[in-house]
Amino acid sequence: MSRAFLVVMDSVGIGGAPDADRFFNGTRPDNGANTLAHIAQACAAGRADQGRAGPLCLPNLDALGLGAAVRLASGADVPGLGVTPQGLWGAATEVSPGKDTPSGHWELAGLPVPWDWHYFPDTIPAFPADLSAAVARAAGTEGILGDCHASGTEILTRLGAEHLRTGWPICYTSADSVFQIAAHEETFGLDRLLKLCADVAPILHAMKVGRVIARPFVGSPETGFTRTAHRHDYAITPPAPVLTDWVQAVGGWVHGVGKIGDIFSMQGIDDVVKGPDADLMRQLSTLVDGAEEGSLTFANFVEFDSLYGHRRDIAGYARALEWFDAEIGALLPRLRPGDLMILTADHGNDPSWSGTDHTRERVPVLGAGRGARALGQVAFVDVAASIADHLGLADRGPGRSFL
Ligand SMILES: O=P(O)(O)O[C@H]1O[C@H](CO)[C@@H](O)[C@H]1O
Ligand SMILES: [Mn+2]
Ligand SMILES: [Mn+2]
Repeated sequence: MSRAFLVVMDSVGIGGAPDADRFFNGTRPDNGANTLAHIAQACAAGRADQGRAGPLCLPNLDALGLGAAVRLASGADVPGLGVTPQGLWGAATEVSPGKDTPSGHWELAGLPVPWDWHYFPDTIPAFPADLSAAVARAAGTEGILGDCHASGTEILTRLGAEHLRTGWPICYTSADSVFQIAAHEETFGLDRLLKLCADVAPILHAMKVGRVIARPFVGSPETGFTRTAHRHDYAITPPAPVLTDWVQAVGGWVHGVGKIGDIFSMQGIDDVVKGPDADLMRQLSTLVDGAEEGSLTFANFVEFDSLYGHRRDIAGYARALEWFDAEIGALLPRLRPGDLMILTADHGNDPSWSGTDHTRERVPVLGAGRGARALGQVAFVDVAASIADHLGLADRGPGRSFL
């Protein structure tokens, strides 16, 4: 028997996407964006020394082949990385027409997104009047605030006080296909915010907007406003069976760690643990020790993206990578014979780039437990096919196993 662990390092791109010129941050196309290489270069140049110092130090990921994967994907220089790989290593290219989290995860799970997502224009207002009216009606308010593209932390600074005064929900979007609603946990109420998002989600999903995201926050104009951990995503359900379903179909257990439940609307997932990345790492560790034979553990570590990539915080991103590398280094020796762990990513979010949105990039594919070999350039769907192959499943989707 065998077990599989699919670990997504959210937004840890490695550059080189062949269609990057069709994706944008503001008016700047994404070609040239390279999350990992630009972080490594900033570290080597002494431009990322807050809370850490020196060249980027990722010995465990690099031993699997991370530095080699960056060079393969983009030809970029990655100072501090690039030892001879001892794992499976390659670079994966996405074909879905979005550089967002659901697109990346669905495609890694064997399902390229078969439609064009709806994106809201970067105008004010950003939303059609009838949609804004429907949201206000569902909220029981006279109107909505925001109605624009925004960074979720910046918009709280700008509109938090007005939200407290009016009680109107703050609605905003980004370069992703998302409708985000921020509201104060205590004055507006967390349950009321979650119900509002659940109530309007069918309207947005019918428009092919990928997700409605509840963004609760606390604080005051005096103390400032802070988002809480009670974020909840209401995503469109995948339109066809994916890796999680294939595993369940033969009686295998599927453990979700982090946002995986939200991303797949719990499709094919038996249980999920959410929380900060440090808690998720403890859960992943528990599952490495105890997950059942034949099971899939599917994990997403989001803080690279949410705390550092979108905030364009290079040193913070480097710290998060170094923490993650050390933690994974402690897990890898505990894998059992018959285990496969794949570490990969869903898109880029280059903290040195313009804007605050994701960047279209290739992603690393690193494998532990099945020897050392160069995989070359692969497709996102090959990740699902390979895990299915490893677990001995008949369903493998459109990808090809690289095992
Ligand atoms: O700026 P915040 O609210 O973190 O928003 C980010 O989070 C959204 C969902 O991951 C992305 O679309 C991006 O806009
Ligand atoms: Mn993501
Ligand atoms: Mn993101």
